[in-house]
Amino acid sequence: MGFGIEGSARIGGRVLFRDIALPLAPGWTCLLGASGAGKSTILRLVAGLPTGAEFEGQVRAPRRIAWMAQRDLLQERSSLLGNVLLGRRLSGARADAARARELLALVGLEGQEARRPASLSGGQRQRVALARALMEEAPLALLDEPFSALDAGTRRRMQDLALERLSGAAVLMVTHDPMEALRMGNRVWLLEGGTLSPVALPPGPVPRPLPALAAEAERLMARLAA
Ligand SMILES: Nc1ncnc2c1ncn2[C@@H]1O[C@H](COP(=O)(O)OP(=O)(O)OP(=O)(O)O)[C@@H](O)[C@H]1O
Repeated sequence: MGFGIEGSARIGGRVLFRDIALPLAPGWTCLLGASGAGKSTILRLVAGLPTGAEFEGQVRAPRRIAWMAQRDLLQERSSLLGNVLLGRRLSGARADAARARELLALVGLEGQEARRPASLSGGQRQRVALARALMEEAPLALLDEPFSALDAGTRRRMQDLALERLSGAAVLMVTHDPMEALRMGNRVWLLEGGTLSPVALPPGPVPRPLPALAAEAERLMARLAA
């Protein structure tokens, strides 16, 4: 049985979503929706984290989850290396410092393991958070806007790194960017007016070439702006 979430949620007395069914099979599932639609709430429900919502339904998730929130949640008192190793340490797993260093290098922070998060830019912090999520090697990864603070070139490199390193896992990524969802998603869903609908995708493997995506991205952009 795959992972996923099914059900309905109310927040502050209003319906946030009703009778959604979001399966999370291996590969990338991307969740699009306007600001406030309920995307982060869905992610937190799958992660088993508190939300302000009353949820009726069921969640199927493994015990070990890689989690990357909208806020980077870095420990200010730890080094970058310590931050990347944190999840493994908390779960009692062996701290594989060599792999953490490799991941920090892959996100462009080679040789900077001893720095503290406070001395980093927003984009650098986001890349440390990404390295930490990739370190988990969990069967399910939940990523909330994981590339939002990155410039276009870095964003592309980090997308491709995440595609490579999370291959085999089930990934749920929340994004505001239709192009990103269409490029990376094996499945793409749109949360709109409390319902979840699948987005038709061009054929072919991910990452998809951008020219094939422009028309669908335009259509989605119009729906998100409505
Ligand atoms: N703890 C809470 N208590 C009350 N209302 C909340 C709480 N958390 C979120 N909300 C409300 O629920 C709605 C959905 O929030 P959520 O963060 O899931 O949206 P989102 O689609 O992720 O938005 P964004 O794209 O802006 O991050 C919003 O209207 C928000 O104000």
